[in-house]
Amino acid sequence: METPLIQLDNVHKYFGRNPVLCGISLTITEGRTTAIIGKSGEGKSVLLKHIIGLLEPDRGEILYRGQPILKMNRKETRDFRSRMSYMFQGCALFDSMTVFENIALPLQEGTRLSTAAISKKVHTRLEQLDLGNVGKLYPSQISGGMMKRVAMARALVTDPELVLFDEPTTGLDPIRKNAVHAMISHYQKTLGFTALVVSHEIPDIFHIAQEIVMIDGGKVVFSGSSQTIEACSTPVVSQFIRGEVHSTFID
Ligand SMILES: Nc1ncnc2c1ncn2[C@@H]1O[C@H](COP(=O)(O)OP(=O)(O)OP(=O)(O)O)[C@@H](O)[C@H]1O
Repeated sequence: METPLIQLDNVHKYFGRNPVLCGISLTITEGRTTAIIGKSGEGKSVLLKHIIGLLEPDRGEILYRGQPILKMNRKETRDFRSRMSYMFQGCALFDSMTVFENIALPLQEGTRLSTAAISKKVHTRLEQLDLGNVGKLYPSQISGGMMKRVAMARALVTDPELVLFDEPTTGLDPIRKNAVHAMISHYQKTLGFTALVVSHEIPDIFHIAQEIVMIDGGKVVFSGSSQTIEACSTPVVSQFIRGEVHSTFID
């Protein structure tokens, strides 16, 4: 059965007089990969920040398993936050820490596990992500592709229920980009987490996400499967996914 993990219900957000989210309603289904697409500056990262709890809506609600997150008590909020993790655009690894220490950090900060238990979990993730022999190195000593894998290992080390990826392939060459997509798809299936990916990689992202949500003008203009978006005839959607430039720009 398809269970809604996260729901946004009529979410509005203004920055000063600038409306960014204008009544966003969407559902993130448990165990699936959902991609959020849309032009630059349309509010995709702002939307992620609402789910993480870094921003609060001016109007509307965000629900986790049917429960409004802003009405949770402190313990419920802590539990909810501990079930999710994120992989940021630039990896956000700490240069002064080794790969091992970077991956261990969420367990040291967010759990009461013993040093031995943390070490075991970190080693498991290092092996799973083919990073077995780089644990002692620093981020500056490894390649960009490896850094992405380290960021992924860190995002997955807490066994999260929901993983948010904000443009995980930015700045990667086509081979590394495919590798990161394959990695997300593989671990989403084998570890069973729910993935939410903000991406500009069209059409590649359609191959790993089962659900696509497109935002334009602060609203959801498409929500459906990756097969249906490619057949969508709504001009704003079809032009965007084909990268068509409006004739006034060509002139
Ligand atoms: N803290 C903030 N204060 C004021 N305005 C903000 C803030 N955060 C985001 N914005 C504005 O909200 C709009 C949406 O920004 P956001 O970063 O969500 O876009 P995006 O769709 O993720 O873009 P991109 O694809 O380029 O990453 C932009 O106009 C941005 O300037």
